[in-house]
Amino acid sequence: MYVLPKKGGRLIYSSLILKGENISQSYNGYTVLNNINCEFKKNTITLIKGKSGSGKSTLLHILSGLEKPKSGFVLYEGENIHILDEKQQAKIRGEKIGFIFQEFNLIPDLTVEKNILLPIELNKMHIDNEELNNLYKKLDISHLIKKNVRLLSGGEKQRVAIARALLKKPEILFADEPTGNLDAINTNAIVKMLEQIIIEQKLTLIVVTHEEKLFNLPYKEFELTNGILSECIKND
Ligand SMILES: Nc1ncnc2c1ncn2[C@@H]1O[C@H](COP(=O)(O)OP(=O)(O)OP(=O)(O)O)[C@@H](O)[C@H]1O
Repeated sequence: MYVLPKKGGRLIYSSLILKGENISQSYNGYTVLNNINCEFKKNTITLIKGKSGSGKSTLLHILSGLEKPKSGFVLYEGENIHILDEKQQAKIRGEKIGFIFQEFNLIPDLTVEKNILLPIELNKMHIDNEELNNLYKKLDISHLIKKNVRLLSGGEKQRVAIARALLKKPEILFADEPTGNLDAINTNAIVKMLEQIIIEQKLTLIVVTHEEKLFNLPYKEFELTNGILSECIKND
C-alpha cells in the first residue's frame, strides 16, 4: 500500500504504486525530460508514446531505478528509490521490478532454462517447480527450455524474456518496445499472454510502444513531446 505523507496526523492510503515527481534529465546541456510528474496505480496498463529520441527509454530507466534523474525523484510504494543505498535499490529492482526490452537482452549461449533462472539465482530466491512449469506453459515455452537461446525465433526469445522477468513475480513490469522486433502474429500472441498474466498476477505494466491499440484491456496513454509528458485522450 502506498502511504502518502501524513495530513493532519492521519496517514493517507491509496492504490498508487509508483510516482515520478518533477523528473528532469539532460545530457550535455540538452534537456530530454523537463519536470515530469506522473503516477501509476496498481494493476493498470500505461502506454508511453513519442517520437524517436523524445526520451521514452530515459523515462522508463529513471522510473525503474536504473538511471538517476538530474532532478526530481521516484517514489516506489512511497519510498524514494534514488536515495536508498545500493543494496536496498538492488533489492527493489531484483524483487519488485521486471524489465523487458525490444532486443530481448537474453544471455547468448545459455539455454532458455538458464536464462530464466539466472535472476532467481542471483537474488537467492526460492522457486517452486510447479510455478515454473505453469509459467512455461502460459508462455508456451515448455518445449524450448533445453535449447540454446541463440537458436530461437524473435517471438520465442521475447516469450523467454517475459518468463525471466515474471518468474520473480514483480509488482511492476517495464517494457521498452516489447513487440518492436516482432511480426503481427507474434505481437498478438505476446499481448494475449501478457494480458492474462496482468490479470492473474495483478501486475502494473508500463510500456513504451509505437503500436496502435496494442492492448484489449483498458489502458492509459501518454505522449512525450519536447520533454513534457501529456495524457492522450482517447475518443473511442
Ligand atoms: N546516457 C546518455 N548519454 C547521452 N545522451 C543520452 C543518453 N541516454 C539517452 N541520450 C539521448 O537522449 C535522447 C533521448 O533518448 P531515448 O533513448 O530516451 O529516446 P527514445 O524516445 O526512447 O528513442 P527511440 O524511440 O528511438 O528508442 C536521445 O537524443 C539520446 O541520444
